[in-house]
Amino acid sequence: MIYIPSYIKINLTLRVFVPRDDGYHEISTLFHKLGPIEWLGIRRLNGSNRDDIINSHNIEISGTNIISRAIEFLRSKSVKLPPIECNIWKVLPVGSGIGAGSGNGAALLEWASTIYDLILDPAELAKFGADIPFFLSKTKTALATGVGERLKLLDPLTGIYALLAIPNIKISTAEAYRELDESRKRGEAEIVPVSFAIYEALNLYADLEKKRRIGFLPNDFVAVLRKKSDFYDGFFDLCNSTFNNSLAWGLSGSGSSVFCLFTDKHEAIKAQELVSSKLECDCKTFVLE
Ligand SMILES: C[C@](O)(CO)[C@H](O)COP(=O)(O)OP(=O)(O)OC[C@H]1O[C@@H](n2ccc(N)nc2=O)[C@H](O)[C@@H]1O
Ligand SMILES: Nc1ncnc2c1ncn2[C@@H]1O[C@H](COP(=O)(O)OP(=O)(O)OP(=O)(O)O)[C@@H](O)[C@H]1O
Repeated sequence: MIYIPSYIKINLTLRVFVPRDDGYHEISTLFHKLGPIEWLGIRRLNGSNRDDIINSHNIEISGTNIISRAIEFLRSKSVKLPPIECNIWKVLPVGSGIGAGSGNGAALLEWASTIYDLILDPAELAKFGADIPFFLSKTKTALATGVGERLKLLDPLTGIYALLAIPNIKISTAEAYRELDESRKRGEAEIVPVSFAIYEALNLYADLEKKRRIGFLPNDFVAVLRKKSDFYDGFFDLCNSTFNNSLAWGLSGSGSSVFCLFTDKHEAIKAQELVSSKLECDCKTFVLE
């Protein structure tokens, strides 16, 4: 069995625009890759008539595993993939705004495109998952528009350690987008212009590159999540008042994950300890680069 690394993403900034005719929203976001955390074990099986074996352990995945969808996608593109056994030990909770599932799918696609010398079309990949083109890109940091598939690759932000906290709070991506639209209809939240969102993201990227302290990073879903749980105010207050050596903090995707960025790994580990002891919430925490 060979093991392939699987990454996650955080949204350092995230602005959401009006819904399109197909119901999807265009976004502007500063993506940043972290990890790997999970690893895909892959083995090619002998015999062409065998079924694929996809085993996901530790955390239950409802519906079709994205790894199976990635395999089907490749076969639909006439890639001659033999039957495959794929094992994964899931560590990251499903649907936490960090694209862990997409990362698993992207890991399989990256392995196949390397072994079978494939050139995968980003537009096709985007239909498969909006953040898949970013996961397959060679960079760690990118500005994305469209639904996240149009990328401007940026020099990777290096020397930054992220404390990632994943509280046990469930909100589906669809529900978060719906609630954001409803709050906007009630006049509770504004939509920033696209040009502002891009300017804002690139300015914040420049600050992070220079390791300037920023504080709270913009994400349009914050107001939606704050209504769901006190955890968010608790976490952001801790970042603001206690983690004096942190650079910036915010919410990833449509939640539930939050992060705080540090230049010193040990500061991040100390902060991890404080989050676990001070916030009354069932929460998984990681320090990742
Ligand atoms: C919030 C982000 O994580 C930011 O990176 C992404 O926009 C989420 O994108 P995603 O994981 O590809 O979202 P999906 O799980 O495919 O979408 C679930 C549902 O969320 C809504 N959705 C999703 C993405 C998007 N740009 N606009 C939407 O309105 C749609 O109702 C969709 O049916
Ligand atoms: N291998 C997998 N790992 C995690 N989720 C998977 C996997 N395969 C399929 N899924 C499904 O994908 C969905 C969640 O995917 P993912 O964890 O990438 O969401 P997310 O972190 O909220 O991502 P985003 O920030 O893009 O919304 C769930 O509906 C889950 O059942």
